[in-house]
Formats: sequence, C-alpha cells, structure tokens
Amino acid sequence: MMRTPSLKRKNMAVPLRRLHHVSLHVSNGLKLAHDLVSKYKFNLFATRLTDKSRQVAFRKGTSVFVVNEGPVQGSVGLNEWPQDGGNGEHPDHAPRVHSEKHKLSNPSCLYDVHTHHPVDSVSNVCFEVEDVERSFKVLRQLGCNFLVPPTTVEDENGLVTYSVVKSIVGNVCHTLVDKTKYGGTFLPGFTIAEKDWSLEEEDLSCPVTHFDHITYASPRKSSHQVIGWYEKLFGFQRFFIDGDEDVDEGFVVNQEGVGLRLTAMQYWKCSKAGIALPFPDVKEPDCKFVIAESLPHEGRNQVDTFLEQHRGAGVQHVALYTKDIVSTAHAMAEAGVQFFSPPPAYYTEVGKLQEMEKVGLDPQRLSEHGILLDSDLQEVPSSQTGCSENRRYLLQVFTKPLFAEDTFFLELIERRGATGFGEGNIRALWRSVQAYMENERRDSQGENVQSAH
Ligand SMILES: O=C(O)C(=O)Cc1ccc(O)cc1
Ligand SMILES: [Fe+2]
Repeated sequence: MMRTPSLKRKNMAVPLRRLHHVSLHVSNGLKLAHDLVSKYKFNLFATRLTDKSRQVAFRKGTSVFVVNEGPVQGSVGLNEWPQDGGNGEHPDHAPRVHSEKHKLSNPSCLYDVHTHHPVDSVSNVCFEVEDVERSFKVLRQLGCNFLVPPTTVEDENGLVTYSVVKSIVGNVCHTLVDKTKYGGTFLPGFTIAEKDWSLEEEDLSCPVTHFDHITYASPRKSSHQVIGWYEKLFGFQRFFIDGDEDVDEGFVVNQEGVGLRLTAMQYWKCSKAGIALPFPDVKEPDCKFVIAESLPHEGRNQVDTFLEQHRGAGVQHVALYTKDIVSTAHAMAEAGVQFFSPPPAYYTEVGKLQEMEKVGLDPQRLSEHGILLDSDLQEVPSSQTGCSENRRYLLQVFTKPLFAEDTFFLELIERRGATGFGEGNIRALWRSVQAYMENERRDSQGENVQSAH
C-alpha cells in the first residue's frame, strides 16, 4: 500500500468530533425499546422501520442509543413498534442513498452493518467527524478495515456522509458520520417522533446528561494492542486512572479476590493545561474508553464470563453520567430497574461511614439502591484549597444485565471532582457481581438437578 512520506504518522490520525450514538443489535428490539423508555427513562425520538429491519433511536441528554433489530423475514410484529408518521420531518418517501462503490438503494441497516452476532450485543459506537471521504483515505492508508465505504444519504434537510470501520475489539465497529451539511434532528432516513425531546426541560428526577465512559471486556494481554490501534487511527490518548499507574501494566486491582486490569483512553484531552481543544464548539465532555482484562489465577470472573457469553470481546457496559445519582437510581428502581448491591456491611463499615459523613451523604439513601462511594480525601496544603481536605469523590451504581445473556449492563455515575474510577468501588462492584454469578450458577445447577429427577 502507498504511503505519503511527508505525512507524519502522528498527525495522520483522524480526530473525532464527538460521540454521536451507541448502537445495539438485539433479537427482541421491542422489549429493549420498552425497557429503555419505561425503566431507564430514555425518550424515543426517531425511527426507521423498513420491511427488513427496525432501527429506533432513544435519547437522554446528549446520550443516544439506537436499537437495531433485523434483518427480519416478512413484517411480523411490525405493528407493535412505535409507528412512523411523526412530525413530518421525513415524509413517506425513502431517503436517497448514494454510494460510489456499492449500489445501496435501501440498505436494511442504515449507518451500521448487521454483524450477525450470535447474541445480543452493543456493537457500534458512532462518532461524528468533519470529513468522511478524507477520513476514509487516511484510515485506509493506515491499514484500517472498512465494512461500508463512504456513503451519502440525503433528505429534505440536507445530506450526511458515513462509513463504517471495523475495530480490533471483537465485534465492535465505528460508524463515522459527517453531519456538517445536515440540518435535521437526527439522520436522514429516520422519522422524527412528534415530540421534540431535546426541547424538553431537564428531567430533574433523572438528570442523565451524557455517556461518561464505555467499558470493553477484552482478552488477557490485549489492552496494549487495543490502545495502540485507537492512538494510531483516531489519535486517542492514554487516560491514567490512577496517579501511580504504570504505563504498561495499567491500573491493576488484584487484592481481596479481585483480578482486574484496567487501561483507559480518551479521544481528546480536557484543556486543563491550557491545551486547545480540537473542536471548541463541542461543549459536552468527551466519553472515555476503558479496557478491562481479567488477571490469571483468580478463578471465574465477570470479564471472562462476558467473553464466554458474548463469544468474544466487546462492550461490557456503558456508564451514564447523572447530576444526581440518588434520585436517578430511585426513579429507575421505582420503574423496575434492578441494581447490584454490595454486601450490607459496606454501609456500616466505620471507614465507609466516615467517608460518607465527610462528603455529606446519607448512608441510608445510598444503601437503598446499592450506590457505591469512592472518595479521595487527600490531605493537601490548605494554601492550595483553603481547607485541610480536598473532597473529590464519585458515586457509582451498576444495573443487572439488560439482555438475556450476561452481555451488557448500564452504570450510573455522578462525579464530584473525581475523574477516574474508584478502586474501592471496583472492588465492591466486583464482589457483588461475583456473588450474583455464584447465585445464578447455584440456581441453574439446582434447576438441572430438579429437571434430572
Ligand atoms: O469501575 C468502572 O466503572 C469500570 O468501568 C471498571 C470496571 C470494568 C469492568 C468490570 O468488570 C468492573 C469494573
Ligand atoms: Fe464503568
């Protein structure tokens, strides 16, 4: 393959403007659609229903999920879906789709590919870029594998060009989309629901604003290669979870039965040190990516279980940032969401109680939904902060799996100054998930014993 010698590798990466949406491929899209709306408080705002597939978009703040179901045989069950016929942004004619290399008149899955993955999976993280044609050329020179070449879709609101890249993480793909010539609400081809949720006032009981991070489960010793791929192609930079973290080792949690290696990265750094942001008009924070590997000799664990049930690496969980985790978890729990809870002793341990007290949180409120606290109460000179303690903390809670297989869950996270991932929380989460897995295994063994009689 020809390379342009004058272009330095480092400068050739394609900068990502922002995360546009995360797409899920499932066998029962209707159930997931109902859950996202009624339990997780997302708003359905755009649909694309064809006789081959269904694509439905849900929004909360700037976080958008697209649920894809299909390809389907015939149109059985189509009537059960929220129907098109919204506000007329896209009337009854099909969008025009142009691709120079492929003749795509009405692809079954627009802006994505059907991956034919054997289990439900979150398989596409779509990013906005400035120029898809140019990105395509640059990425191809860097050896990137494309599943869809640059393709233009247009409707009366303008045009969008996209292409789909295959990542090196299991079935994960990235759609790159250029929306600079599009004035519509979402993407051409989608019908916008009658109610424009983006104009709604903030939902105070459930103030989820954006995707905080996306965590991949990846095989042992693969993180280095994954990071290298994202650095080379998209200019990702390492995000150090902990001040003492070793560049090669990552953040290792290997005490008290936990065997986890975490390595994190981001697609643009915040301008703490005065570094100019690549896209100053993008106001939301970036979404970090975390790669989780299990460590050997620690027995069965949640990363290996994911790899087994998911049949390979992929997105293990997506974290939703909320401004108020207590009320968000409460609203979701009332609607039927189940969360992982740490052992009850977590909320009565002297150290944890003190921590909660110091940051002014009520242990009772946190314990109701299994919310975990990790605070960083470093003593720093009072000349720097004006007080003797630097109260940075974060709160997290993890939902039970959303799919039939244990291949995806959501996390709620509220950050108060803390930017990483609390080590104490990771331990507590690990243990509660381990306990859940043990229970499930016991239950299924119990069933087997019963059915054998
Ligand atoms: O703590 C977090 O939110 C993480 O994302 C880290 C993490 C990753 C994988 C696990 O199975 C458990 C914890
Ligand atoms: Fe997480």
